Amino acid sequence: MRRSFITFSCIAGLSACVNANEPRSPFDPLLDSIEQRLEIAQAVALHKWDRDQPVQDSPRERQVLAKVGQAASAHRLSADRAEQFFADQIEANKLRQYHLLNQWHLQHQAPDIPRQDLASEIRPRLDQLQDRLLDALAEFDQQRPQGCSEALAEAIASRTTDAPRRLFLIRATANLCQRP
Ligand SMILES: C=C(O[C@@H]1C=C(C(=O)O)C=C[C@H]1O)C(=O)O
Repeated sequence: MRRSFITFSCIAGLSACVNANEPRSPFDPLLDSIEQRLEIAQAVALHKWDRDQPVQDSPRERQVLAKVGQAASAHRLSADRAEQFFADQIEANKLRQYHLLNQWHLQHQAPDIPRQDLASEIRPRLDQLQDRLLDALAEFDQQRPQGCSEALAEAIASRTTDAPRRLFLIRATANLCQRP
């Protein structure tokens, strides 16, 4: 089929452009959800840039992990598995925030785009993604591919050539192929 006839569906920002005619890897549903959470790091970083706040908020991290641990069994996951996975999502989110802040410092400015409030708008959106991520993780654990680490590396490499975006995905999936 000629390339011009291939159907692409693209979402702005970090999210993948998906070629509808190509088979998707078993990692893609989970990687899609991971990238939706990573997408929100930009709004978080803008809020912190405007207020000169640190990226790290340890009490909030403990709150996120406690909620995940409580929700785990409803998603057929152990609390340890769910919490480890979310600890990795938090580290990946901070990595993207640090990366964005570094770029804005280099440019002496942050993008002039509408801001959202961290407590009343952004964190509720992060919380809403929790169930989707835990479902996607449970689904993945039911059909973990052979040669998980190698297959994961290939899935990330074929998803994007953007080096920072690869790094965020690598950090977010650092323990994915460990036995649950
Ligand atoms: C996303 C935030 O930044 C960091 C990342 C967190 C997360 O990924 O859940 C939680 C707290 C912060 O350390 C935030 O402050 O809400």
